[in-house]
Amino acid sequence: MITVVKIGGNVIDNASALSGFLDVFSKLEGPKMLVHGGGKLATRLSAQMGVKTKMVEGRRVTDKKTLDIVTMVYAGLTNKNIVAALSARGVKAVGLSGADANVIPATKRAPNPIDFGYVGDINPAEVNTDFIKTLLDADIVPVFCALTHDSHGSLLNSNADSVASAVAIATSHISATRLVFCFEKPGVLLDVEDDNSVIPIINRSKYAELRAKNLIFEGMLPKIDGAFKAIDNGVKEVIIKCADSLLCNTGTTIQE
Ligand SMILES: Nc1ncnc2c1ncn2[C@@H]1O[C@H](COP(=O)(O)OP(=O)(O)O)[C@@H](O)[C@H]1O
Ligand SMILES: CC(=O)N[C@@H](CCC(=O)OP(=O)(O)O)C(=O)O
Repeated sequence: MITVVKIGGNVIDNASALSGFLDVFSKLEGPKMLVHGGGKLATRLSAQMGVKTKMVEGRRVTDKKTLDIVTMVYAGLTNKNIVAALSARGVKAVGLSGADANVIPATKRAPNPIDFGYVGDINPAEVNTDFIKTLLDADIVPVFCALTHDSHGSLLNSNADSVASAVAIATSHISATRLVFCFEKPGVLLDVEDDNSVIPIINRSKYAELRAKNLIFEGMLPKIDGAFKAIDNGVKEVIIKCADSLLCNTGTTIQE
């Protein structure tokens, strides 16, 4: 079973939480991949550089300046620090953007109804699964940042949850795959302020009910959208859980 793990910006931004997560991730058995975000740091650096951040339903509106900033933050600082930390833990990790080996091509979003700028949507059928298989067969752990490319020379910014979902769908065609979204909370919560309110299972009708009541919003939206897409397209298991309990049987399971 291949495991695709996604780790988000709130954990990456907390040195001890990230270190604890990487300790556990390095112990995870079997072929595995890591997809990381880093949105929080990108927002902070943008502010320091005088560039305004605009998020719509958990996705960053990405103009040219913002694209340059996220490229530096995601493909540079964040990706390389994670790869170095995994190497220190004895994991043979290789850091990749979607442009490397043409591993994740994407299509720039149409400017209507919202112009997201340099934001790319991924077709999982276009993911370079052969290349990923070559790495996994060599016991190498690919570490993906959330940058894709348009095949015409421009990088694109994709939501890291969408990257994780697309990669998991792609590898599910070569081997059974499970997808684990790790973040700072213990799962999808009925009350976002109450860590004891984890919803154990979410199916489509439950999701519709929770959205209608505004109990799921912002960054949780691309996560759950990516989770359903994965489940609908061949991924065996999708779980949303806390980064510090990667190996435990906890969190929210997404079901058809
Ligand atoms: N029902 C919910 N349960 C848990 N978190 C939720 C929920 N609805 C919205 N959220 C928000 O989604 C955030 C996670 O999304 P995001 O910040 O994008 O995470 P990451 O960067 O880890 O992908 C949480 O910090 C929380 O503020
Ligand atoms: C298009 C888009 O929204 N891209 C995301 C990519 C990073 C990300 O998803 O980071 P987290 O997982 O930490 O939220 C962004 O720039 O915020």
